Amino acid sequence: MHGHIEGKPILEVRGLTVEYDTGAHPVVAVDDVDLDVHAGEFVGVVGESGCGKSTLLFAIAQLLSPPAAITGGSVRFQGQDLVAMSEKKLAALRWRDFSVVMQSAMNALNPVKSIGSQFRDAIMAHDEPVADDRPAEVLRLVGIDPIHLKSYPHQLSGGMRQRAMIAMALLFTPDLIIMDEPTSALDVVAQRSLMLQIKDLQQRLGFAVVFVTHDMSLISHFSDQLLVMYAGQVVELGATRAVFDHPAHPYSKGLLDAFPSIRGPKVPLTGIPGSPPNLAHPPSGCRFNPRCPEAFADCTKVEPELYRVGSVQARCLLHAPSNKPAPVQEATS
Ligand SMILES: Nc1ncnc2c1ncn2[C@@H]1O[C@H](COP(=O)(O)OP(=O)(O)OP(=O)(O)O)[C@@H](O)[C@H]1O
Repeated sequence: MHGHIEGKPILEVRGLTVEYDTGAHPVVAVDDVDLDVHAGEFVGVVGESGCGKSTLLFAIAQLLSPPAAITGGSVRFQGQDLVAMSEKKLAALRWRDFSVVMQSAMNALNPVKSIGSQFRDAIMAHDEPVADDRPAEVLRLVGIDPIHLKSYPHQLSGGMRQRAMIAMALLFTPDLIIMDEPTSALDVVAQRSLMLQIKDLQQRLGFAVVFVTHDMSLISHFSDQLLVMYAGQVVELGATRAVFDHPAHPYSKGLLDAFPSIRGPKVPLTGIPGSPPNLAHPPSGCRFNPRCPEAFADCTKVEPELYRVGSVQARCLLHAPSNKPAPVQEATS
């Protein structure tokens, strides 16, 4: 479906681990995450509240602040490890090569500066030459009249502020945009329209996106690859279509059952009983075992790895090679 998922990834996350130092027990909010993102690819990151989605994005963008810290792994972006990079070098890459759009533009935009002057600040912070009309051009790209370069954030609606943040993220036409629920503060209609616009821009300009959302139906239409997180770990990773058609992990099944299908027949929503574990004391064995409808004895003892299941990977003992049913013996009569 997407011919561009080829060649070397532009982003290679390996063994990425983030801890919140809480004094007593460190909270491992991101645990040994691996992820490849190719040029032009749209990756959705889903999972219940508190599973570590935002922490993962902040860790990729090197925007964590204490008590959170990366305690292991690497984030190679266009061949360079961002984890080992100096803040000065990172500042040169941010906005120009990758940019970040967070949940609320109101928190990211400066309330006492006009949109235009914030765009100019971002441009001046880099050596890269930018055409004088670029701020107007990126505003037009996101459907805002350039007259609003003179506006202050409070003079724009919530949807326009999010669009203005996306425009700012596009100033240098980066190769990657990291987005943490950029539509979540908006009403449903504005969410859909902003999402369509993000997808359209991504296809026209060719940047890759790592996108966190709670909205499974939104992501089903827009992402190429889906990363399902549970309790800080990747529990399923694969092509979005494959995960939606045949979820391999019982948690992914539960997440999908908890959301109404847009196109499919109406079925009762079952959801996932129970709540996610405390990350300071995750359950032994599989972290999902206390809530899993398919758990068996080993699940409380054995920590599952990510196993290949067809075209996807799933962290579930049901798919461990040792648990695969033995081939049916030929009956000897
Ligand atoms: N300052 C902190 N100190 C200790 N633990 C923290 C801190 N901030 C976050 N955490 C823990 O890290 C885990 C991951 O949080 P994170 O915000 O990344 O999850 P999330 O999946 O993005 O949640 P949401 O969908 O609600 O935004 C949570 O379980 C949370 O308890």
